[in-house]
Amino acid sequence: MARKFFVGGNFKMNGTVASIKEIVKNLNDAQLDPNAEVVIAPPALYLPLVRESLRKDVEVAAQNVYNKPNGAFTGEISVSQLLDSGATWTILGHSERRTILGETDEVVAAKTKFATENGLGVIWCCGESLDEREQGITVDVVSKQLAALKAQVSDWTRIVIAYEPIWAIGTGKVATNQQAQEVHAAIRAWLRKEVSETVADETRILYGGSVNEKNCRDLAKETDIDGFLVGGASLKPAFVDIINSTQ
Ligand SMILES: O=C(COP(=O)(O)O)NO
Repeated sequence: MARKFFVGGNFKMNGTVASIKEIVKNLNDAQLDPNAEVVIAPPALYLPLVRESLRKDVEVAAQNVYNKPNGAFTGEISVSQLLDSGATWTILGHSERRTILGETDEVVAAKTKFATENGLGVIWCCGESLDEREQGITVDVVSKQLAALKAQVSDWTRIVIAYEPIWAIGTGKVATNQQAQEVHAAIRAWLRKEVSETVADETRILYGGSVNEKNCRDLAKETDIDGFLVGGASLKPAFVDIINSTQ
């Protein structure tokens, strides 16, 4: 079955009111591929600003969420508050949150369960370190992350997977087509074996890690690359070229 091409823009901890308004204007003025599903993730405090001014065919996402309905969790943001702000997606398990903030596979899985069961789509991130790749254990690492997710979620229909090799994030060292396709195919095979044929066939698997307007078209040709989760390049006008990379 055809999986709808999906492009996410992860702004990370970047932007100001002025710069984000400029990004929104650039997207509003652009010709975007109508067959692409586009979601941008500004820092959460800008979600209402972005939602009210952004074209309606582009969705907005958070970069994290807490897995409790509400309450005494200082500094955290709930699913209902994100929905109230116009978000329909959230990124979860980004390697920066796993490595810097110590989010475990189990915490990421619990957040994914809570978010998808309460109305948010989830862009669930996985990927290996350079050391793990050099040890040849990339698929083992990603499979372990997937197993922790499977242990807690039963509905995969609101999950998009983003494979983001840590050694490619922010480094300019994009994975080769072969490197990316190999892992994407392994993820799809894992889903087929461990979850179901349908989930394997229907789940979008995005590539993230130094994607830009020069390398996106070639990567997008790979069978199991269904889109991108873009960091730095999502802050630039050329993000439109990445959105349109299958045209
Ligand atoms: O972390 C990333 C990728 O970042 P870059 O595109 O800047 O490598 N996406 O979530």
